[in-house]
Amino acid sequence: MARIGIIGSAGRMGGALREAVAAAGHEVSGGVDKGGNVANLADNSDALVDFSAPAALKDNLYAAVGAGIPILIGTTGLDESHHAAIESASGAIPVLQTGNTSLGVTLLAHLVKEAAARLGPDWDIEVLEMHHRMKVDAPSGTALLLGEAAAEARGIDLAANTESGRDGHTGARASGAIGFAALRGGTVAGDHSVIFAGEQERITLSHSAENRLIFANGAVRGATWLIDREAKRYTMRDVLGLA
Ligand SMILES: NC(=O)C1=CN([C@@H]2O[C@H](COP(=O)(O)OP(=O)(O)OC[C@H]3O[C@@H](n4cnc5c(N)ncnc54)[C@H](OP(=O)(O)O)[C@@H]3O)[C@@H](O)[C@H]2O)C=CC1
Ligand SMILES: O=C(O)C1=N[C@H](C(=O)O)C[C@H](O)C1
Repeated sequence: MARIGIIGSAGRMGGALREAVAAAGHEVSGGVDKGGNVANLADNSDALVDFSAPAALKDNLYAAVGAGIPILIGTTGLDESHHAAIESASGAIPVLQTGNTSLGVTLLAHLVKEAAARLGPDWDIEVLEMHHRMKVDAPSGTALLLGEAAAEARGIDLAANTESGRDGHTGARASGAIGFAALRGGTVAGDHSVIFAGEQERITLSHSAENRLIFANGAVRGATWLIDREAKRYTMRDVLGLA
């Protein structure tokens, strides 16, 4: 039985995570939200799971390193400075960061990588996502993860080849670009499609999340898998043996 500390515990994912931790036979050691004492939570946990906000990330990593325990980061909307902090912390503790903890999306990313590698560069890649009206970041962490899988397969840098937020007179699509489009509305837990558009044909690989428990179950699996691993940066692909 592992003691899991939840960062963002009063949030939508925090609630799902409590349910998933109990269902898996583990224990919630406690939870924090804005202004909470994360160092104290870390001292009483075997692993931390963070579904909160980017602004909390550095303190969360610091607390995990201080307590010498692993941390799974599911929070999205991270920038380069957050990724640098994750790299640095992963020299001291196991850190798993991912835009999507579900089994289905982890497999989808694997399939996207395979498709992007096999289809020539004349197949345009577009990532389409839809989420609930409360989501604050775009493109979603999952959309970026899927775009990254395609970029990796093509040997290109994602940031340098991204087209997103098209509006007005945009000009033609840049050759080799990976496009992103984000829809927001209602209570959608998370829909993602990667469209490969070729000459006179299209392939679409999709995933639909029907509720947040799929993310929470994956997070519990990932966090418990991290306990006693060597200090390193991991992904859900490592957890599922797809790396
Ligand atoms: N990787 C994945 O599989 C998934 C990732 N996510 C991501 O997880 C994050 C949370 O999503 P969701 O639960 O829907 O969001 P919510 O807004 O419902 O919950 C966020 C929680 O984090 C808390 N919080 C905000 N700032 C801090 C802080 N500085 N320190 C500690 N806690 C803080 C909030 O508390 P307060 O109200 O006090 O501000 C709130 O309880 C998002 O980034 C989302 O994109 C979501 C689903 C799956
Ligand atoms: O904010 C959400 O809700 C979700 N966020 C993650 C993302 O940004 O991809 C994962 C999931 O799609 C739900």
